Amino acid sequence: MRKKIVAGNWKMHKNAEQTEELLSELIAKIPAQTTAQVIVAPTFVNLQAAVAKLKNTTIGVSAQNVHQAEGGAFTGEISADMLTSIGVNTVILGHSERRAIFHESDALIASKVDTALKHDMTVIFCFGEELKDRQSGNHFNIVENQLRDGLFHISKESWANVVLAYEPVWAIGTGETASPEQAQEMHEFIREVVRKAFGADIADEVSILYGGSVKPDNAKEIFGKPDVDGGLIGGAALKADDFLAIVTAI
Ligand SMILES: O=C[C@H](O)COP(=O)(O)O
Repeated sequence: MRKKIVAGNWKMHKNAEQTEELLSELIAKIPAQTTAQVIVAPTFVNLQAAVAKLKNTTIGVSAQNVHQAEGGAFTGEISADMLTSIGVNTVILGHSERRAIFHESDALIASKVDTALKHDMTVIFCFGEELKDRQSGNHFNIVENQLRDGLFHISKESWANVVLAYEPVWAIGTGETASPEQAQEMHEFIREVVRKAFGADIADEVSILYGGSVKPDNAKEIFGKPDVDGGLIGGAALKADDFLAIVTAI
């Protein structure tokens, strides 16, 4: 049975005090049992506090990035060993903001995937087409290539530590979401691409999250589609009530 997952990517939001406040509210209000595995990804400097605060809760913690090298002269970067040493065992890789703003190529993302998996981290692998790709009808090709070039070099065994997050770039932070039908169409395609490359067992087991302007009022419809296993939430993850409404929409 593949997992249902709702992850909140806090991006570059929330200082230490605000992180503490949002986590306290989430802990206080999260239902005792949720269908979805719930994950939050605060910024690097607040990860250690988040791990401590969320100890003995059902909420997991993810990093938003990792460097591909084991260590060395890489000013400003964070290694996988540093993350796991403070209890962070999940990392978001390939986010469209990393690809577009920080020029992360598929090859670079592939090497970050390798490093994270080598450290037994779970990778939330993000990918998705831009508006121009969808308008030109090239979105399926783009998505397949991002998967092949960034991820498909991994072993079959590694898939146990991979979560896919389809995020059409045109829907991120824009208020414009893919329709539930568009999300389902793409998720079904993604599962088929995985099936062809790695077999039905892996394709049926891998969780495929949707990301891009998921809100409390559209989550249920999107999550209701058979190949959508949850969401990667940006803006709506910054308010406890909104995030938890999305968590309980599964
Ligand atoms: O990582 C999350 C996505 O970029 C979605 O962000 P958004 O929910 O603000 O559109």
